[in-house]
Amino acid sequence: MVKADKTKEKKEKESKHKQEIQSNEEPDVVEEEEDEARSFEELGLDPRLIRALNKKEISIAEPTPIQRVAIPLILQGKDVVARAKTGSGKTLAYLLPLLQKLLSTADSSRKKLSPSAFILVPSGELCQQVYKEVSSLIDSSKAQLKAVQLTSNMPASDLRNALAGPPDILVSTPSCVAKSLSVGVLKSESINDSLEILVLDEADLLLSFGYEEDLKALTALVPRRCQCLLMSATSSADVDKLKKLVLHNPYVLTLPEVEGVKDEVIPKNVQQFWVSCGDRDKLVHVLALLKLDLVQKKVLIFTNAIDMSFRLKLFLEKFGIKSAVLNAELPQNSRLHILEEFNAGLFDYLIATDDRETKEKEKANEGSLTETRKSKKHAKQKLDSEFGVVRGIDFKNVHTVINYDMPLSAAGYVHRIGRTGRAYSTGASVSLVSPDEMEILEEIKSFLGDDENNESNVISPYPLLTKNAVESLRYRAEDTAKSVTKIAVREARAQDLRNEILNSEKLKAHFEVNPRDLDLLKHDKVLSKKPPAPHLSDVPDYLLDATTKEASKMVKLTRAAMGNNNSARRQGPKRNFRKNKDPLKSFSAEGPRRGRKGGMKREGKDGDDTHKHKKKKNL
Ligand SMILES: Nc1ncnc2c1ncn2[C@@H]1O[C@H](COP(=O)(O)OP(=O)(O)OP(=O)(O)O)[C@@H](O)[C@H]1O
Repeated sequence: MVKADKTKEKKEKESKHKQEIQSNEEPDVVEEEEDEARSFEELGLDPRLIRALNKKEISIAEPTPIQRVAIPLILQGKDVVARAKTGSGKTLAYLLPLLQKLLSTADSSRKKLSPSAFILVPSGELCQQVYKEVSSLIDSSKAQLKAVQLTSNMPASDLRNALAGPPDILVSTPSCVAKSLSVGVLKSESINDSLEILVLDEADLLLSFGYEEDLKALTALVPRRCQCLLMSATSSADVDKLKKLVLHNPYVLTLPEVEGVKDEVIPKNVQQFWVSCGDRDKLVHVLALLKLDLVQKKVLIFTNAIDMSFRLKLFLEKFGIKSAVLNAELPQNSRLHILEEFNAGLFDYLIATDDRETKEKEKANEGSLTETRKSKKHAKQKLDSEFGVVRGIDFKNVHTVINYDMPLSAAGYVHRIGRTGRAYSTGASVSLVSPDEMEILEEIKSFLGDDENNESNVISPYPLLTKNAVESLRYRAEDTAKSVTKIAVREARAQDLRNEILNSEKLKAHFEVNPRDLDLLKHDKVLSKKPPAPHLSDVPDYLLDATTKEASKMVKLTRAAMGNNNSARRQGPKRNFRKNKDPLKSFSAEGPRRGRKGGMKREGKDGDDTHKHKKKKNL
């Protein structure tokens, strides 16, 4: 068995080797070096940048596959389209060579009137994330470069101040660049004169976020000599459209993994599961997963509507489970702070509303009733159109993603699941699927190429959640669910918004001075008016059957072995975690299985979530 696995692994390795570079449109053949263990030095990266990578909180020692391929091409000045899985390190794949190129021209005496590099991303959250990454690289490498971020909520005076100088690198959204052009703080002629590198990150999302017109206006100003890079996690008609719009005869890099098998889009180190349950039963199912410790923390739960996320939060609170909510209604400072706290491990459960697709669908159906239109207009005004928590955000140490509601498309699923299993860490997803959502589950399965030969694309029934476990909590859950009324949900939502608006200004002022002071405002405060009944906090022993006890014991053991104690400043995983301790790989509610469909036979390569210094083939 072990030998067979090794042979398979070797074959995969060889075939990946051959396929790693696919230059579909570029006539030149790109030869990959034989030694695929090429280091950053061997890729030609500037020692200052390598030192900056070493200085990171989690030191980065070796390039990921997409970085190995993309960095040399970008350094050579090629236009590149890079498609690689979520969490595969695409950001550094373009940032490192971009910085290196700017470092080499930084001393040039030519006075520029506009930034040399534009990095455009679809959401405010991503803008902040990329800006932080680029700023930390600049600081650690002591490079004489300046980066700024522009967001749509900045007044024209702040935009002007930020662009004074000008900075070398601008990180922003397309609509904010359009705004800067329209208020005259960016000038068409200076862009045309100064722009050397244009990056469109999360390119598969830029058009769906409604930026097409803004991008068209900008690309008309991009000079022919400008190097253009396009990064995406999935391929789509939108990516093709953008490719045609901005790139000139680019190198197209994709990282398929196994010859003859449909491209993998979900990282191999993420195990995907589903649970069949009626809509009304979803609360009790999620309660069983969390309360009985049947999934590993931290947990990111997706809903499709803001009200649903508050209903879930209030419901869980009654059982002593504290969570925070994240949605487009909240002020941007609060959203960024919630993400920071969650990433730092200040709370374990985050309920994020991913309603972009629902909104898009609604928009497509718009026009039927004036009344409906009015109310939708009202709703849209309140929500931040640049909110995109699902897309591209680098969540740290999320071990489980739960789809409380199923996404409306396969691409939406890929992006949600991609919030776990980042870089070399392991993760799992559990989708709660109602009969109405079976169709989308099938669509997702066929998109992923769910078949016996392609382990990483299989979505299996979740083995750790048994019927008994659910039934043991049903009475309490149904009784409690009744107390979470529509009015309670509405009040909690309004209260949360009020709190966060008040917090938002405080946050802004405070974090400018104390960027690391995360404890100041916790976002997982209890919103229920009545305090939770004490007897609901504990699940009495007699309610649990032996199988569930065993399963939850194993999940806890695994967490302890992985060093995932979710303390505010996690020191990283313990190194001796063994693969066979992962209950998803070794546990069966129905006894040992032979086939792999039950989800027990999938063997991710990662025994732990250590991701430094360790060379892994698949991301
Ligand atoms: N060479 C590396 N070694 C170890 N970790 C890395 C390496 N490169 C990047 N990472 C880490 O991997 C994580 C994911 O990287 P990144 O956010 O760039 O992924 P991505 O491919 O852009 O994902 P998505 O498509 O979801 O946006 C980050 O925490 C990053 O610091």
